[in-house]
Amino acid sequence: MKFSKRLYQKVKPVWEKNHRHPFVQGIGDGSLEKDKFRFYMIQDYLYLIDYAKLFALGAVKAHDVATMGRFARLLDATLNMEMSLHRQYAKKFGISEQELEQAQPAPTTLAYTHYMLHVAQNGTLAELVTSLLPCMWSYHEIGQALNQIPGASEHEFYGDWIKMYASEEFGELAQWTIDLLDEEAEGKPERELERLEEIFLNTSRFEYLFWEMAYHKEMWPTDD
Ligand SMILES: Cc1ncc(CO)c(N)n1
Repeated sequence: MKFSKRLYQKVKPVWEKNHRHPFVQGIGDGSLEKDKFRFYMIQDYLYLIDYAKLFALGAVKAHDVATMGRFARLLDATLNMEMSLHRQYAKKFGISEQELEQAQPAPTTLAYTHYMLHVAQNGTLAELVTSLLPCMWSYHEIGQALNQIPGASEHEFYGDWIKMYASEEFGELAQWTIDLLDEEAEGKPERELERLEEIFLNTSRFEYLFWEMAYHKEMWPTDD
């Protein structure tokens, strides 16, 4: 069995909970309150700034030029394709790019990105890829699932979000990352594979916390 399949089975219950989250369901049926999405979009923009850095670190840790090139493409796609979606939504909300970048990260955003950056900086290439994979993979799954709902991808507000994550282009980037992990995991001792499982589980759980954070617009408990 491919290692990615083993990971998938391990986190299935967490991913199912993510897919059923009211924030995700609300994007799918168009009922999500716009102020929740506004909060999410700003936090997700901050998240993606750090997430993009993981691809830069991936290029540093890559063992060959072809892999470096793929990480460079992922970095470019995140900054210029995915984040342009966020900039478009920001425009609709009347938020400038400068305001977006200067926003304060919520505790969950900070915890999630710093966990991944810690793994990426201190761990192996396999650990780095494992930490960033639930993000891409689960969003593509969510995008595809919501795309099946009649009319959802044509929704005047949430349609663009669904189309981005359901897109073939996004799916290809996710698949390349899955394939890289399968290659990297090959021949690794069971002890190391278990460590990868733990990382995959942790970032899958962080995905749930991120939906929760956005749904409840959670910031620090005090304003000072
Ligand atoms: C929190 C989060 N997870 C995954 C993705 C997909 O890139 C994203 N944009 N944000």
